[in-house]
Amino acid sequence: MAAPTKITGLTIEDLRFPTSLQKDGSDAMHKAPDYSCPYVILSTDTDLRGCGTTFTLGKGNAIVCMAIDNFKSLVVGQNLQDIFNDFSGFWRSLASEDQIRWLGPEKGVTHLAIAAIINAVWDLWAKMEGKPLWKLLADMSPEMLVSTIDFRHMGDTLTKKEALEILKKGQVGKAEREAEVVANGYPAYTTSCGWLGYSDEKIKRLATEALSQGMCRFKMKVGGDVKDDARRAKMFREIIGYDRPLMMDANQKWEVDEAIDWMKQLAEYKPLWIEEPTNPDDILGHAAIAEALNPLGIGVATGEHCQNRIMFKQFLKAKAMQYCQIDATRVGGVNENLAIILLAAKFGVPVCPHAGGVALCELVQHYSMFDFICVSGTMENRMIEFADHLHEHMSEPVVIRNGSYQVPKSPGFVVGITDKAREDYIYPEGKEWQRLFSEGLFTKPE
Ligand SMILES: C[C@H](O)[C@@H](O)CC(=O)C(=O)O
Ligand SMILES: [Mg+2]
Repeated sequence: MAAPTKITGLTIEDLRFPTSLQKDGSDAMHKAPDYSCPYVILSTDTDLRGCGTTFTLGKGNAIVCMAIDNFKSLVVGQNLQDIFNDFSGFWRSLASEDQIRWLGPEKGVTHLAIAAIINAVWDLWAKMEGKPLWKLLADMSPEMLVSTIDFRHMGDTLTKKEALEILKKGQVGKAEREAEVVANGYPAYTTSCGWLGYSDEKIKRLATEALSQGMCRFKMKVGGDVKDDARRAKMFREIIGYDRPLMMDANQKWEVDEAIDWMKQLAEYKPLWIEEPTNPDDILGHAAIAEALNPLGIGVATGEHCQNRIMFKQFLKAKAMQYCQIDATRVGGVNENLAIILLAAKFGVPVCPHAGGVALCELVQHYSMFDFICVSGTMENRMIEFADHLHEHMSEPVVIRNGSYQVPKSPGFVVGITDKAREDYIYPEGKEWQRLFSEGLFTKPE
């Protein structure tokens, strides 16, 4: 097939999955989430298409779909080679569009929208090169990689020159590390046994099953009731023992002092980290929690609601984050996540991507593999979240073997949601939604 030269169209589908029915994905703040994503398809002057998603919950999806539509005129008609030659410029043309930026800047709905579009462009690029994204990135020169990053407002902490130095250092031993990750995969941890809305029986069954399949790192949700958290943590420890890592996630539930007090009460269960203990914008609050809990061996993890590279910069500088949880679609897609991976490397903080959501596992694996091959050069203290939901709807679902993500081999980034899932779960007209409405399980929108 001839290589495409330009983007000729952008379509958006509002896909939602009824995960709230089984309380999949439930936590202290999101008690009944319906995992959802706008699904963006970029068409080109050939048959090649680029797909992109962003992660939202239920009703919020419609708003992000509208925001994506607002960017259409900046994307359709663009020459692909021009984008690749100046990707940071293209990224900035979306992130800094002078009317839309007033809604952010670089945060929230507009940034989620940009992520879907930008990731679809990377999907196209990777497909054009016939490589999965991790490999496309790993094969790029340091100069090319930094050319995709918008360094605006980062100069006090990470300059282009420093980023280049980190990446040049990462070239040493690259081939060996690539061979290693291809052979052995990248460590995963599972969240999907520990959702807050699950019964004890379900937690025990899922954790036991996960263990028997070789999974050896676990995360549980906390923040409902401290005694109940202690009881569930004990249950987890009885199943997984004390040698395997157990992480805890409060999803922003607490005040700063409350977080410290609550986690002191859970410290005997040896959590490796407490994730999102308080409001995700409270950098100094996270720093205070980290200062109080680090002596107990508990780190602070955050990032899935961290709005942009500037916030990550401050979290890292303030020692407010011991684990950097990049999210594939919260910030402005690949370009901004590259900046964050480099920032984390500068501060020596491990990147452990967030993936509890739809299609996030499929996306974030590429970042960790690239990070290992070209940036941090190590898997020590690092792991990728795995949530075992909705993979049956992905055309190239992640492969987990012996508790590790296996490298994706298909060209592209967002490998795609199946046509059947798109027909069934497009909201509200999809076949599954019609069935759920007719059975009275969900209310049909007006
Ligand atoms: C609402 C989501 O399921 C959220 O709980 C995911 C999350 O915090 C995680 O995976 O971490
Ligand atoms: Mg979380």
